[in-house]
Amino acid sequence: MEDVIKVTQLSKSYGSQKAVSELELSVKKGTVFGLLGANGAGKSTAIECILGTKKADQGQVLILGLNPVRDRKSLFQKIGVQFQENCYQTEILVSELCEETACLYQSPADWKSLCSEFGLSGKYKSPVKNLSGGERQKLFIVMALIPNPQVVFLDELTTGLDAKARRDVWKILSELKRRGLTIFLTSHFMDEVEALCDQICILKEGRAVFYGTVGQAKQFSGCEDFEEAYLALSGEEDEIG
Ligand SMILES: Nc1ncnc2c1ncn2[C@@H]1O[C@H](COP(=O)(O)OP(=O)(O)OP(=O)(O)O)[C@@H](O)[C@H]1O
Repeated sequence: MEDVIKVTQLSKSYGSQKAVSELELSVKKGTVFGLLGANGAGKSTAIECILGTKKADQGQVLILGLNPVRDRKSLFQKIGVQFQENCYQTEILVSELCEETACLYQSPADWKSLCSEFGLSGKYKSPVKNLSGGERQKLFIVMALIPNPQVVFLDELTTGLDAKARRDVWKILSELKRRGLTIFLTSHFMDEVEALCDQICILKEGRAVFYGTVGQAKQFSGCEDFEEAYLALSGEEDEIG
């Protein structure tokens, strides 16, 4: 199976603070990869360096065989990105934002079907700023899928969504994965990670402390429950205790 994402020896510091250290990972086509870790562990920095929106100090990244910095233009057409915050004009309507986004891509997905899948069809004429936190989060996932991407990056996938909306998002992503979409996500919800991820990497202070499957994480930690395994491996348990 081909590597859709390949990261080698990726490092990034902010002054003397090492945010990501010598990160190595690879993601196969049609799989879901979860980058996990406590607040401040380095997940967003890693994603931004992988996407080339932040300059890494060292390391190599290939997405679909392309270099995200050098091949930015061609890669832009093939990937989708959901950030924790998006920039948009203050008064823009949901329909306008979706249309403007779709215009940027050569073969965009039908944004109206995406909105309807995500339960947003009644909101086309609402200003984005009037959406609830959860609705806005769903809209950002829709925007990441509008490019009709081969690979999608979802940072804090379902933060702010209610229980039903989270399940709905999982179902949609599982279906997209079945159709061959490769998904790279970060999440603080271990039930979500267990339901979706084929491979995970747990970061602690910028370093990978575990890399493998959810099953292997349980085995390695000696915990039957994945959240317990995650807490033990990520070191979050130490901080609480
Ligand atoms: N622009 C910046 N300048 C200085 N330090 C930064 C900057 N961005 C992040 N950091 C620091 O780098 C470390 C990693 O931050 P990062 O945002 O990558 O973590 P994260 O795992 O995504 O956290 P969260 O789960 O809270 O979103 C943290 O210690 C953070 O304070």
